[in-house]
Amino acid sequence: MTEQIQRKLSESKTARWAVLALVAFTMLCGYFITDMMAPLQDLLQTPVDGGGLGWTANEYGKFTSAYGWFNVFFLMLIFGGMILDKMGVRFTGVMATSIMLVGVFIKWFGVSHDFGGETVSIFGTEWGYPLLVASLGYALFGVGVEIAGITVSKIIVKWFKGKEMALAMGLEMACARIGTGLAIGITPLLSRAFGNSISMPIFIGLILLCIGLISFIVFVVMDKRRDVEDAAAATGEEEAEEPFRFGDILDIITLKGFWYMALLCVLFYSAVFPFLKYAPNLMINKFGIDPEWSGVIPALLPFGNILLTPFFGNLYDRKGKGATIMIIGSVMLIFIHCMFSIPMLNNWIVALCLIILLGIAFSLVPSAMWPSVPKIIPENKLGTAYALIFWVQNWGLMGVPYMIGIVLDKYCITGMVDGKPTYNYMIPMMIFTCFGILALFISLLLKREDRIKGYGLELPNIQKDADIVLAEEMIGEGQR
Ligand SMILES: N[C@@H](Cc1c[nH]cn1)C(=O)NCC(=O)O
Repeated sequence: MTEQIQRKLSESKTARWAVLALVAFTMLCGYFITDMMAPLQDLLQTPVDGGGLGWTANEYGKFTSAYGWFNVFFLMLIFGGMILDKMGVRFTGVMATSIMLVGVFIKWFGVSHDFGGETVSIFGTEWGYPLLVASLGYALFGVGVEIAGITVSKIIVKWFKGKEMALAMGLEMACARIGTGLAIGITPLLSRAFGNSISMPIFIGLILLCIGLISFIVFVVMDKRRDVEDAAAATGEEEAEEPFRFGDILDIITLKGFWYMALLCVLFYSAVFPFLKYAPNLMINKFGIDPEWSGVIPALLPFGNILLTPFFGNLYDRKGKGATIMIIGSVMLIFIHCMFSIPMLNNWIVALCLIILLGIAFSLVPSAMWPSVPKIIPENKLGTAYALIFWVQNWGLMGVPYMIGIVLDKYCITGMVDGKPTYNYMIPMMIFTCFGILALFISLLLKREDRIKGYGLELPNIQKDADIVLAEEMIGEGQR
């Protein structure tokens, strides 16, 4: 009887949904901080005597690209994935959240401290100290939030495999999107409430993240208890999970399916997250929206995701069609960015409709992409596989905002108002359209590869017994 009750933690629906709520809240806090500077771009570009930091679009782009510096160049994400597969989700999650905290603190210090206008030259370019310190903090934060992201994916696989896995991943993403939506929607209001402050919203993010850490620690306690229970209930007949070996990286990177997934990820996300970083400024410059309210329409995108990502995740769980879903999402992306690039479509209603459509596309692709990875990669290599995919993605998250900042300053300035430049966003939006076209191409290749190898991307995740036999036969065929 006691054993029966004890085994319930791994079987219990309540326990696994509670786990999801705890870790998803930590991610919400992480995503809030990731995107909170986007609606402050206008203020960051305001001259110092006007209460801003006097950055150019290029400098804002540099700061935004810092997110990927350490992940890309120091391979921190890949080390994070290895640590995850070696040390487990509890250690890695606490470590990642603590790194986020230190990073946000440094970023807050950078923008709130008076460095007396001093600059430093790095690789031939001048950096003001606030920009440099804030960027270093953001770079460290980027390491933490990315490692936390892969950790949470692995936690969901551990607690939801064979159950409502895509729905759970969709819900986790929905929570993360609440963080993004709040960041974009309310940061300008917070800033205004504290007298156009840049540092106060960051400080509030820091406090929020402390609560996120506590939430993760509660998960740690539950997860530990589950492992103790599972160990006590083990009959010894269960198949032990193979430990991760260094050579497993080679197994992962020699899979064509893995590369299609990683490329689709970098291309698709390069057209969304970096777009969001500039979306409030696009609203001001193209659609004539007041800076204080510039985050409202872009914030609808993540809020739309909140309902739609779990909906499409649930659909994928039950009906399959993962590869097709990713193709549809890519087609939508091309249409939306193409429409944004047309200068005469400058009514705010157009912006509203396009953002709603982008919300649908940005729900379709992630809801199918992330639960598809375990169909290609075995569970003991999942942490490393997610890390490698995120590493590839981080090249885009780092490079694209940087490139857009340069393009804006070089080719898109149309005039000056209150000491700040005004921009025509046509070229940046055409660049985002190109990412959509490339994403479509890769998603078609992925579907073809799935047909050849039988990964089962088009099959439902929740399988009836007959489906399981069929899927195993297909996977067997594919591996031969
Ligand atoms: N690697 C993350 C990137 C990210 C951006 N903001 C916070 N994290 C990722 O792609 N996560 C999956 C997602 O759909 O958000």
